[in-house]
Amino acid sequence: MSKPLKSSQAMPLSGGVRVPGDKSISHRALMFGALAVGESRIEGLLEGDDVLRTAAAMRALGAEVERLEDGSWRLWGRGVGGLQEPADVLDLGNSGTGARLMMGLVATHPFTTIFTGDASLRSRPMKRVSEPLSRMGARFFTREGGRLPAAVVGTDNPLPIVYELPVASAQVKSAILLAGLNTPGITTVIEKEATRDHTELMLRNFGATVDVEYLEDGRHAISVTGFPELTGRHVVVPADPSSAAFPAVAALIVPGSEITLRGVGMNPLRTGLYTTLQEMGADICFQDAREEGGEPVADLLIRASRLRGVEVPAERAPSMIDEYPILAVAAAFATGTTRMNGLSELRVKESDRFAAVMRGLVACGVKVEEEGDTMVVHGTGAPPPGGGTVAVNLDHRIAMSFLVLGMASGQPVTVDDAEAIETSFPGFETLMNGLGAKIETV
Ligand SMILES: O=C(O)C1=C[C@@H](OP(=O)(O)O)[C@@H](O)[C@H](O)C1
Ligand SMILES: C=C(OP(=O)(O)O)C(=O)O
Repeated sequence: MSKPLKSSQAMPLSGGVRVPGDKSISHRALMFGALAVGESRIEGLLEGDDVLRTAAAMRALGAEVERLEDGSWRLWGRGVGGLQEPADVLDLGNSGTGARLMMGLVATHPFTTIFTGDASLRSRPMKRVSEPLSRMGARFFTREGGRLPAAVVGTDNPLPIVYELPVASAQVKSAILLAGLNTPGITTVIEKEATRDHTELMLRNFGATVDVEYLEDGRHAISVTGFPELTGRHVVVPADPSSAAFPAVAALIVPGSEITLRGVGMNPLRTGLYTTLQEMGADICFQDAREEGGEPVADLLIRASRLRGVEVPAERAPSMIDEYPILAVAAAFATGTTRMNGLSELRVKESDRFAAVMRGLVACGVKVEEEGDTMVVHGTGAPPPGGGTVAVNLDHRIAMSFLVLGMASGQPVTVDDAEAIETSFPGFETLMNGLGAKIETV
């Protein structure tokens, strides 16, 4: 059953809200809690479908995982190397992060795990993880083109590797580092461009030795030492900056808006969107900057702003990779041209986001151009006509981005199936309508 939603012109947005917990950090907290000795507690876990599937998978791999009455989560881990063979297929739903990180986890456990997911996840490339994990000794049996479903036959004799990432991907980096936990010696990943470092930060917090060496040519080498004793921890999950991006851009484009987003994660490897919006002239104040659970957070005060087009450098892509769809929406309201460079990875997300954004913007009367891996959006400074119906193709960020566009465009915007929003932002419609949006079932 699909769930079409329509978004019409909003009232000026006002109020203060906290968006759900960070998806990247939530997955990792569950995985590391499952590998730690003793009890871990997680506060603020994202209870979206992607993360709930990781919780179920950790249970299937032998950890105790339960949600307590106060909304926090309790885990009782198995210790590094202590996972057990799951009795059934692990279905990771829509989640690339869940699938790829878990492939790393099981690659160095001597048993077989079978992975699958929804139609979106089954179409995504997995060779980027199976290739390095095979070098460590695991065997992979995948569908044509290295796609899921896949069986991973873990090795009982893992080899540490030194691996240079061919694509900037925190998921690939993390899969290798997690495989390295149950591997003798030192496993090293070399990155050309820094990607989100939640794995490194949280692994250290659980007791692992993770070293980062900055090489002379700008690359850096991240090493994990095998067989650490991880011990249970208390993890506090910040609000997800990638989810906060939707109400943030909505407040910028709906005239007269002023909202506060509380406790938003401000890890510098995640904040490229906010830097870009400020360059476009956005009025965003970062208030009460503090640390929560080992990650920087702040409250964001955001007021409606006149935006101007900018050039977004390719080097910034890793720090805002999931935010291009909503940035493209902001660009459609700006005066002048916005050029977003280095977007090749957008083509292998939950859907081909490059194509989906271009199609959606055209359907809403926005002038766009494709120049290789550069997306060009021409804003006129006036609200775009809107009126389009956008195909979501199981991609939550496409659904949310175009619902935000409809909040300030001439005519309402419809998305054909908003169900996917549950993967990362449960309660999106209610939260946005609470701020002043008019998002309704068609
Ligand atoms: O490590 C992570 O938690 C993530 C890494 C990114 O993917 P890639 O590693 O494929 O760039 C991002 O798009 C995804 O939403 C979450
Ligand atoms: C790309 C995303 O997630 P994943 O790769 O985990 O499916 C996302 O949330 O935008």
